[in-house]
Amino acid sequence: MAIGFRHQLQQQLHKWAARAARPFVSWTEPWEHIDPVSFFMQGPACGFRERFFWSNPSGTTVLVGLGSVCTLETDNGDDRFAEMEAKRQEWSERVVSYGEVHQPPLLFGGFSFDPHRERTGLWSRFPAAKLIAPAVLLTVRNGRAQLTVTVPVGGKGEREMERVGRLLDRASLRADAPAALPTLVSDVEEASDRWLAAVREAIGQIRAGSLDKVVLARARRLRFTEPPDPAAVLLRLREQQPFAYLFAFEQDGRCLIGASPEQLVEKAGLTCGSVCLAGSVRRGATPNEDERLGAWLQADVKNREEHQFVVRMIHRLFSSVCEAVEMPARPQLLKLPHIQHLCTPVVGRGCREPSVLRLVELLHPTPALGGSPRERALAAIRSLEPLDRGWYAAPIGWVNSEGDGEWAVAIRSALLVGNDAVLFAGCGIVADSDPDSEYEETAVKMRPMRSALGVMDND
Ligand SMILES: C=C(O[C@H]1C=CC=C(C(=O)O)[C@@H]1O)C(=O)O
Repeated sequence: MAIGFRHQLQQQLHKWAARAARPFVSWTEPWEHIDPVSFFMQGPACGFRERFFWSNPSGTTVLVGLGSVCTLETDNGDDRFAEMEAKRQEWSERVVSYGEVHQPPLLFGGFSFDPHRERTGLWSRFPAAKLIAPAVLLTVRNGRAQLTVTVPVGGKGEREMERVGRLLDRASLRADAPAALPTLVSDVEEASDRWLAAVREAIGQIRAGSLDKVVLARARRLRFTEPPDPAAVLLRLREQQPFAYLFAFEQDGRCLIGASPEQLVEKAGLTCGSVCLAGSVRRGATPNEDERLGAWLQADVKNREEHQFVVRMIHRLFSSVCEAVEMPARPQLLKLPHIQHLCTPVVGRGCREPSVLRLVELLHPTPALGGSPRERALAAIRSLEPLDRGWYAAPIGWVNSEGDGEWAVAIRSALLVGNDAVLFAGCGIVADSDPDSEYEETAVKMRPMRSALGVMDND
């Protein structure tokens, strides 16, 4: 199959080189089923420096992108969404698609949480916005796999094909197992006292009336004997965190990886959706305790208030761009392995926005990640939070040439850099928050990543 595919693609390349109508050609064929994580693993050995992994909570859409034939990026903090949308449209006009299966060209990537916050070395290579057109894309929808190869027309395309050829040969072998997870050497948090002081300060500001809610995050650095292999981490996340978006975005050995329960937005034609997630409590040790904690969460005034800020904002925004908006009257419970959340799914019909990137712009950051009112919460985060969030808590996902796509928020995540994994977690602070309980809540939110990295906590 790989040989036939390669041959057809090469012929197509020559045809297009002769016509030179568009600078990129993309070819999609049905593909034999391969474990997406195994496919992801082949990237570095074939010389691809960029890797992207995406799986939606139901596992009905899995995307694995390797390499980059075109990278769109900006550090223009003020207009980054509009600029990326313009670049996306331009890109769509530059590529022509062929093959047995219709696959609109797709870009994957992310945005930083706050482009106006100074970037530290930790997040170098993660600009205010970045979208990548992968050289090879494995798509598995409802269990059916297809492969898309995109190459530049002309001599560069021939060279790119060499790399793609190596991948196609290797991908059919599927022999490798991911490296075992390395041993933990140290587990350090530099600013936990400062974080608690920031929470106290935020509560004071909220009680004084200068804002209603702010989400404050903290980070913890785990050091290992060797670099953790993102594929090994993905395999564990897939096993341990069903019902989450699994994501990994890697470039030049730095990988943002996680299992996020929170959809920011999706758009398919005229329908769009988002999930409001805010308000949390741990899982119970027994079914009875778990049910009691869930019932408490649904009735708790502080958590309901924290949740309603998100619901009101998303409902208002969807109402401004859709013909009709649907959502349940009361928040539901989303039960994850370590934590349960108040959850309200929102659906918009007759969406007037042509691109999901515009919806990302309108929604980011929701009060589940920033606070309320938005600008004051962002100012409070800038002045109080002792860390550079980078892409943590920010939009991560994909968009295609038709403007459709799906985006999650990059929470329950870690940045893998060399032998280190930097873990992030935040929580919504409102007037009645208690700093120690909020600290404990962020510890619970870090557990999925700790466990995926093989770090066993006793509690
Ligand atoms: C900011 C995070 O979680 C958000 C999402 C769900 C519930 C949240 C909460 O209850 O505070 C947070 O708003 C995080 O996990 O880092």
